[in-house]
This record gives sequence, structure tokens and C-alpha cells, in this order.
Amino acid sequence: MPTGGPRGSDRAAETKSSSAGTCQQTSPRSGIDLSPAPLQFFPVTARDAAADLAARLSRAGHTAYFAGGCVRDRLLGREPKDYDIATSATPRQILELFPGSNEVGAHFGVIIVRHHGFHTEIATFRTDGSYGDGRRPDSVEFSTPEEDARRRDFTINGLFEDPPSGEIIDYVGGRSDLQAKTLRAIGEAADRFEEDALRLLRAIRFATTLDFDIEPTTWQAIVLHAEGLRRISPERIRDEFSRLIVAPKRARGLELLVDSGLAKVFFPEVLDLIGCDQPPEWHPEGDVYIHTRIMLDLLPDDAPLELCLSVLLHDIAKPPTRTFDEGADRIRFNGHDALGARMAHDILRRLKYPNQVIEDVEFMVSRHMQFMNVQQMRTAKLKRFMAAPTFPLELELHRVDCASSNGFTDNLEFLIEKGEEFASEPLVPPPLVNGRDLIDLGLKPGPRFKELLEAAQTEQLEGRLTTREAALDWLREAAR
Ligand SMILES: Nc1ccn([C@@H]2O[C@H](COP(=O)(O)OP(=O)(O)OP(=O)(O)O)[C@@H](O)[C@H]2O)c(=O)n1
Repeated sequence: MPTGGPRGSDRAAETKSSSAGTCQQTSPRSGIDLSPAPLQFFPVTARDAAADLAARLSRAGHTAYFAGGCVRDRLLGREPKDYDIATSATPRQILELFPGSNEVGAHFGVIIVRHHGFHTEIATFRTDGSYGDGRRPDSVEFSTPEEDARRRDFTINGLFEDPPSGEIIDYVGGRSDLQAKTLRAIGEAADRFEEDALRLLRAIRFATTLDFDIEPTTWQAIVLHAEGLRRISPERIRDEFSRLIVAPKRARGLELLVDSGLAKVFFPEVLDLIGCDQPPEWHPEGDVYIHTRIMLDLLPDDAPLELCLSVLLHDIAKPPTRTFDEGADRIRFNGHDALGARMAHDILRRLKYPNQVIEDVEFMVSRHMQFMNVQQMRTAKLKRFMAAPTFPLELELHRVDCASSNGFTDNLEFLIEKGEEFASEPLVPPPLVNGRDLIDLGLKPGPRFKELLEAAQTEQLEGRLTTREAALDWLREAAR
């Protein structure tokens, strides 16, 4: 068990190497090097920390297994996000062993223990009572490992591992489902989803992130209980949905959400994209829903959340049923970006995304049609356009937008070339003149100030003004 201190053999090696240093101490009698070993710390992993806690529980006479996601992920060769322990120790016994731990979930048999900087959830083997609210059990009863496995959501999440031996304890057939890449509810699927409706979305999230098939009975139960998701808070839906939409198989995830009826509950706008025809000369691939799914597929595997969301929402206002001040027809194929930005804002706000994410996605959706006009933009406008912090993501949005439809690459190539051309200096450098200069010229602060300074900056970005002296002359002239 690695700890924070040096290991024996490494200590010997360290002592050896340190003897080459200046402070070597050798026993005059035996000739043995007595120099103190330099302090060396080995990083303790989350697994080390959890295994140490399990060992302590086990030394105190309790059964203690790794449980749930960490066992699943390790068997899949993935790095577990965190480690959970399931044990025969009661919450009181856990607290006796690890005093000062977080008792927040003690009522449900869960204690959070901090060890080596990691938080490990230690939960007593339990059977859940009834789920009155479809979110959490009204009561729990402490029970056996087998019953604890059977109360869990999916077979692949119902596995235990005995940490010292690495032995897998499987009461629910999780191992064979992992091998077959199958997501299957434990026991009666309908019961699992009635107990906790978040599991409906977890099912689609696991099928997407792991690229697993959903076993038919489990799928039928999801479809049947989809409306139950209404009981779940937007924050919890958002967290599952975000994990799904950043996964490499996000397009399939979207399809599963739509086909299961879950999208209808928290993201009904997407349903209008289905069957929303587009002009075939621009969009030979088909309707907006097909176009969006192809785009999601074309994104890099590690595309950030803001980019995935902006791709998902970029054409959200295209369906002609949407109305906007200027009339639905204009919106449909021309002005849909402005309405789309507003809709993206509303959808993400409803799902309680952080303001920065909402702002970025709204901004990207609002500008995505402008990429068609970049070659006609004057240099100053283009530089300002490219200076947006979201621009690299927008470029990717544009790339997949074209690649999934008409295949045009000229605007993309133009922007890449311009990026190289402008690379030697900041796109928008500090202005050559400022408000102080205008006051010195005898102007009073007001709206004209902003206009003049912006015009001076445009001259600068166009390369017509390069020195402060020239800019001051220009300002003097313009202010007349
Ligand atoms: N609604 C839920 C949530 C969790 N669990 C059980 O609790 C374990 C831990 O849950 P959690 O940490 O939320 O998810 P993980 O399965 O660990 O998956 P991930 O780490 O990817 O979130 C799950 O494996 C599953 O056995 C469950 O039965 N029902």
C-alpha cells in the first residue's frame, strides 16, 4: 500500500544516489553509508486512498468492497472518476473509524470520508424502501452485499471488487453485459425507473458514453416511463445531458433521447427539426435534424461543451413554425440566427447552465450565418469578427456546418489564410488615440466620441493609420 513516505527499495536507491553528494556520511567502522535519505513523496491515487480506507474497514472486521462506477470503469480500462466503497459497517461504525467525516448522507447509510485529499463515499450495504417522490428512497434498511447490488440501476453498475485481491463479485450478471456492451436494468426495469426517474437519462448517457446497446426490455421501460423525467430537477438533467453531448457518440445520444421520448420532456424544440426541409441545393443531406446529427458526428471527440451545444442549437429556429418580428419565411432560411440565439438562450437558461456557457453559445449561434459573408467583409470588420474569444470554436462550427451539407470550404480556407496573415500582431491592437485626445481637441464627451474613436480604430485596423501622430492628425480633421 503506497503511502506518503518513501518505499524501502526506493529509499535504498535514493540513499545510494545521494552518496555522490557533498554531505555523505559513512560509518567509520562498517563503511556503510549513513546519509539521511532525502524525503521523497509518492503521489497517492484516488484508488490508493480508497483501498486504504477499505483495508482499515476490513481490519476492523467489516466487509468492504469497491462498488458501482469505479468497478465498471476499471474493467473497461477507463480511469474511474471516483471510488465508492460499500461495506457491512453501519454509519456509526464508519464514523468511529473515521471521525470527523461528512455525515450528510448518514440517514441513507452514506458517509463521505476525506483521505489523502480524496473524497470517498462509504455506504452501508442497503436495501432501499419505497420511492415516494421518484427521486430518492423514503427509507433504507441495512442489508447484504447481494441485496445492495440488486437495488442498483444497471447490471454494469452492480459489480463489487474486493480491493486487496481484485476479485470481482457479480450478483447481477454485470460482467457478461460489460463484455457484450449491453446496458440492462437490474431486475424489473420498470421498477428501477419508477424508483428514480433520473435513471432514464442515465441509461441514455451510459449507452452514449460507453457506446453500449440498450437491452430491449430496458429500452421499452424507458419509453414507457419517459414522462417520469418531469420529476427531476433541471440541474440534474443538465449534468447528465452535458456528459452525453460531449461524448464522441453524441449524435447517437441525441437520437436515443429523441426516440425514447426523453427529449420531448426537457428539450422539445429539437423535435421540430425533424422533417424541417431545407433547400436541396444547400442541404443535399436532408432535413435540419439529419444535418444537425451529421454535424455532431463530425466534431472532434474532445469537442468542448460550448461547441457541442452551439452545433446542437445552431439551426434551432429554422422550423417555419417559429415566428419572429419579420415573419416566418425570412427567418426560415435567412434570419434564423437571431431568433436561434434567443431560443438557445432560453433553452440553456431553462436547464440552468452557467451564464458564461449561455452567453458563448448564444453568441456563436447568432454569428454562424455571418461566416457566409466573411470574404466580403472589410479588413477592420473581419479583424473584429475574428478577435472574438469564441472564434476558434465558431470556425469549427462553420467547418462541420459546411462539411455536413454543401461541402463548401472556401470561407473556411479564406479564414485560415487570413488567420496566418494577421498572426504577427494582435487582431485588435491597443488604439492609437483615446478619449483624452478628443477632450484635448476641445470636444465634449458624448455619443460622437464613441463614433470618432471607432472610426479611428477602423482606419487603424485597415492599416491606413500606423502612428499616433497620423492618428491625431486624422482625428483633428474628422472632428471638424
Ligand atoms: N440513480 C442512480 C444513481 C446511482 N446508482 C448506483 O450508485 C452508483 C454510483 O453512482 P454515481 O456515482 O452517480 O455514478 P457512477 O455509476 O459511478 O457513474 P459515473 O461515475 O459515470 O457518474 C452507480 O454505479 C449505481 O450502482 C443507482 O443505482 N441509481
